[in-house]
Amino acid sequence: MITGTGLISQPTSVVLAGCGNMGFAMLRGWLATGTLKPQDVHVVEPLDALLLRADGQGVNTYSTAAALPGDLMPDIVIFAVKPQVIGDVIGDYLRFSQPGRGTTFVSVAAGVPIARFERELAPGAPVIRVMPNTPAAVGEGAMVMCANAHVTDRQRKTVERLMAASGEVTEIGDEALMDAVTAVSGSGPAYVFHLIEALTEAGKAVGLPDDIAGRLALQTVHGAARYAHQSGEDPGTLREQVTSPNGTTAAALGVLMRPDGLAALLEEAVRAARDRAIELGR
Ligand SMILES: NC(=O)c1ccc[n+]([C@@H]2O[C@H](COP(=O)([O-])OP(=O)(O)OC[C@H]3O[C@@H](n4cnc5c(N)ncnc54)[C@H](OP(=O)(O)O)[C@@H]3O)[C@@H](O)[C@H]2O)c1
Ligand code: PRO
Repeated sequence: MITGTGLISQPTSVVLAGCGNMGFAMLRGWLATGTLKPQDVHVVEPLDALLLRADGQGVNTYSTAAALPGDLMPDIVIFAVKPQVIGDVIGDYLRFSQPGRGTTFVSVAAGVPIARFERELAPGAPVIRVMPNTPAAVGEGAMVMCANAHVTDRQRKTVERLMAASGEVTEIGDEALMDAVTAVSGSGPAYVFHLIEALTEAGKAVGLPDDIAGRLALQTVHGAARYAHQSGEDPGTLREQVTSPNGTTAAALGVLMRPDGLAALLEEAVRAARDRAIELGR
């Protein structure tokens, strides 16, 4: 696992195909840390509003791949489009996969296997599948990457450093785990945002004003996550430290930790996400 700003020493040129929620989150992370220079980033995005948003970051923008400069030799092409359209998009970047180009292909699409890219790009194309998450926008992402056999050490390091600029990177060799990763850390921020929403609503239900309930819920999740990260203690120990015998927390955990409580619900949710990733890859 590597973390940090992961500054790339050589100028690295990147084509980002798709600049929606995930593409833009990564872009913000790379530019904010100075990992990439705006002039080295080429964003392809068909939606005008999103293209304008990317343009506001000072990067080069194009509404179609056909508009990319003919002499462009990107080090990395990143696919950040929906899995459902990936089949229509890969072919637009085929020219960068011709032998000798040295371009690494990165996909963040949930469920889509490396083999799909290997089938549609030129033989021997280096492909890295990455599962990022949106906290990448503030340098707090959790990224997992898995490379095919054609990726050189240098290419792997460059992509690893690019991803590390947006958070913590773990590399795995077993691609079959990527769907489980997607279900835990790719989708995971949504579970935590929902926890903040639910805790806010619960606070309101017991009489707190809306703004105070929202602030307390957000800061509690932020503070607890940061404390868990920095203290080095396991979450179970930290939970016990909050739980006075026969006190208020014990009363709440009696509800949350019953057999059909939060753990069972989360397992069901993660299984549903993992299964959907598998479906998307078919
Ligand atoms: N959002 C997350 O938290 C997250 C986390 C991890 C991984 N991912 C993965 O990241 C990918 C993008 O997800 P997202 O949430 O960012 O989706 P999104 O917000 O819909 O962004 C994708 C963008 O790509 C555009 N697009 C469509 N065809 C294109 C083309 N030919 N060239 C360039 N851009 C094109 C889409 O435009 P249209 O809307 O007009 O099609 C859209 O604006 C997905 O594969 C997803 O599985 C997302
Ligand atoms: N967002 C994408 C989805 O919901 C992939 C992980 C997070 O499919």
